[in-house]
Amino acid sequence: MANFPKDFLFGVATSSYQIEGAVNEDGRTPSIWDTFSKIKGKTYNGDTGDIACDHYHRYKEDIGILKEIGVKAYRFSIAWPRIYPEKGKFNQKGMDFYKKLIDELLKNNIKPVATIYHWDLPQWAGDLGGWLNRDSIYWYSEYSQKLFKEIGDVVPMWITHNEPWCASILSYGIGEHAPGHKDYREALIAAHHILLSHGEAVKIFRDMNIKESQIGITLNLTPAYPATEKEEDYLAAKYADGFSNRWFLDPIFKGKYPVDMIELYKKEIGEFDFIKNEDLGIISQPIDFLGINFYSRSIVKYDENSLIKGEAVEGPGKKTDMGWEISPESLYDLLKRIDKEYTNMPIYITENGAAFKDIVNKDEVHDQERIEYVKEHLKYAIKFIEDGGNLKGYFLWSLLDNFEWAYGYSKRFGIVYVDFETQKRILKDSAIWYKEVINKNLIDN
Ligand SMILES: OC[C@@H]1[C@@H](O)[C@H](O)[C@@H](O)c2nc(CNc3ccccc3)cn21
Repeated sequence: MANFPKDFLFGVATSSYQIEGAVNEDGRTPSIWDTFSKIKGKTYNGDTGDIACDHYHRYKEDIGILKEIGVKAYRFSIAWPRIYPEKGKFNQKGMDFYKKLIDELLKNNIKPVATIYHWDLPQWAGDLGGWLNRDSIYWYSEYSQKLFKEIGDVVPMWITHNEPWCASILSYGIGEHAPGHKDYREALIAAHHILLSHGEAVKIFRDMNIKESQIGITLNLTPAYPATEKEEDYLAAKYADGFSNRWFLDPIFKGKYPVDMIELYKKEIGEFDFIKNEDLGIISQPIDFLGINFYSRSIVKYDENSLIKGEAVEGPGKKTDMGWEISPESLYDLLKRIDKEYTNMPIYITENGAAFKDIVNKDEVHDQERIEYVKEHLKYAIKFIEDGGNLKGYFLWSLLDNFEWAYGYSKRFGIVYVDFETQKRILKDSAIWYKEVINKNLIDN
């Protein structure tokens, strides 16, 4: 048996484009994901977020499920295209949806945790170059300042960005996510502007002196391990760590980009002329907490021909339906590393969870694999806390089965099953198990 601290914050997480639907309602205009998902071949089966979980209309029912499970907090994201459907034009109806959502959460004694940006950039911004345009910093500042003014007094935890790595590298470099570009210089320019917009939003938040509220950022961090004891594989692991982790951790916590990665990238992308003198000082504005999204680790072997001198090799552990190795001990390694090398400010695991092939049988879903995945990761979370680690909460990804980006509806991460034909919700065994963990504040072995 392993106990959590009495004030440990148990939650679940979702994001706007993945659950809301209602893409043309109350003044919302398209995001880059509305556009991208309609391009043939970009998403599994041509799936889009047009309807998703119809959460825009069913939010009261879904908050009722949160209450039933007993979560203490709910991490959701705000759809920028509902708030500013056109450049510079605020949409009160879009804001009113989130005010109603937050009111319903507070009525049920659930702490709202708002992610300002979870990848659904308004298409009007995309048309102006998106995150490649340094003006994106000003568009984002206007957006975040309006949110702080409208709901700053009822949202105790703000997350500026969800996974800058995905919003830049995966989206402008690898091309798997919207807008689907494959240009590594673009990816680093986008990453820089996203980080800069984070710093500017933190400055605005501080200047507004919003009481009883904290601000942070969520990074997806993937510990990298060498495939063998060969020196070249250790080098490959170092570069993989720079690619996934240090490129974002260092500017935020050390006020500089990692030199080894700058040297490595310079050959490919040329000069870093998009970085202005004052930028790193803005990016490294002090924050109140770090959000970490952890799912798995990477194992790498040296590869002379790859940009980052390495390629991933399959790990020995069991895999989830995403093909990601289940490696809960790597979460512990990661947390210890962050604590030792970066910060001992409060950390929240803002996403952790797994996709498995769920089968409905007489309105039940026996997802024991998901229970085991979450249980093992929570055990290592407790181990870190028992070491003195400043881990303050855990948000399970996700509340509902939802639109899994390029995988569409083919991958189910929810602890609540969604029948997308009928929109019926069915609590999986994992939801019942999580309810018990929260209620008892401990993990049974
Ligand atoms: O893939 C599951 C979730 C996804 O639904 C969330 O919107 C997103 O925040 C999220 N991030 C990761 C981890 N990072 C990642 C790495 C490669 C591709 C996609 C996501 C997993 N997830």
